[in-house]
Amino acid sequence: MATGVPAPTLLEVNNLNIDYYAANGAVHAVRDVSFSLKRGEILGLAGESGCGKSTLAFGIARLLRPPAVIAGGEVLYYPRKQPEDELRAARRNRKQRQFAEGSSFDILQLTPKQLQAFRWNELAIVFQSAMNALNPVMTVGRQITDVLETHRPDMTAQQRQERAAELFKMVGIAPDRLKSYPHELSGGMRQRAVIAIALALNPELIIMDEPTTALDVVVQREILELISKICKETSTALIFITHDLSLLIELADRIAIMYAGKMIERSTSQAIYQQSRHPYSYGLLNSFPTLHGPRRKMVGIPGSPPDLRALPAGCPFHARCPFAFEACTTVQPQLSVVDASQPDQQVACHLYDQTYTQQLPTVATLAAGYEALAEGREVR
Ligand SMILES: Nc1ncnc2c1ncn2[C@@H]1O[C@H](COP(=O)(O)OP(=O)(O)OP(=O)(O)O)[C@@H](O)[C@H]1O
Repeated sequence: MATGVPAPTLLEVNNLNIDYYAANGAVHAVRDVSFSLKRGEILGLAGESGCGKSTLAFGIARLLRPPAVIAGGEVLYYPRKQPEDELRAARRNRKQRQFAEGSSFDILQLTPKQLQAFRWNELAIVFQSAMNALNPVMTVGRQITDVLETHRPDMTAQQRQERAAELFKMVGIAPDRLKSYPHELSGGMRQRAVIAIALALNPELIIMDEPTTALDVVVQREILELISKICKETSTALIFITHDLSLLIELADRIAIMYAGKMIERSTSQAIYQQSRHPYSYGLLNSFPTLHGPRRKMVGIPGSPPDLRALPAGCPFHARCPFAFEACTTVQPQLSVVDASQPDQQVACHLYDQTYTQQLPTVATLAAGYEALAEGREVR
């Protein structure tokens, strides 16, 4: 148990490594990932398909199944202080939140029983295509009250009904729709209902893995605005996973970008928007049109991510990077602050290492490099 970390920290992932043991070799899906999350903070996790975002989320939630193996690291969780009445109820009901010691514990070390109490109470997850996860033969109201009945047996039936109605109002659905079956709701409403279920026990942390990809863009945006509003109002922290970096810029407080199992840049959304530093982040941002940003020439990232069973030496992005030089093929760059005026922005790229470079690249440099690449010209 670690102590002494300031109270605002909710989660601290340290040097997490996750492999899949496949017949033709171990897939290193998450490699030495570290980050922290504050209470009420929205962290966006972005990266192309297959870069390890879902594996990281599943690892944090202890939902990995074989052949996945946690090869190292820890996931420290700092529980909130509980009010005395909740503590008394928790003692009576062993499934209810019982993590009130005020010091951290490693989620990876929880027993199955402790995990049962941890999930839903502290951490709720909304998966890809979650709206199809609703039980088709049960009303949505019943699905909410069932969760409450299992985890809050102290509540009366009347209190459960009231809480379900309150949750539906929170996600913008009229409470009389609690009587509806999932097929009677639109896709957007089903997604809202799933979010209501995730919020039912007032968790401190919600992980959403591409929750809106099945919806059209207008509904997607409405749901994202709703999620962000609820998280801010209820001080719920959120880890939001998507491959669409431009979506995250509008939603998240901070963004972490993953490539080939590693975090290669992390920063505030604003800094990523104004000046994404890693050539991969820049390429990712420019692979999607934005609704509100400046007009940019869209240039895709060439090539595809490396095989996670046989990773190249040096920077994993070097084979696709318009700016790669010799050190990038041999020395693995580490996340570090590259501009003292922006201590929150950390980048793993040799372009910002003064051992190799005298002049830091700017957004214009990155844009010119990608354009030259697209036009088949020499980059440097
Ligand atoms: N059961 C498995 N066995 C072997 N390899 C796996 C397994 N599940 C995932 N992987 C591999 O682990 C890597 C990371 O996958 P993961 O699903 O975490 O990526 P992702 O960034 O979430 O992608 P997506 O956006 O497509 O969900 C990929 O290379 C994937 O092929």
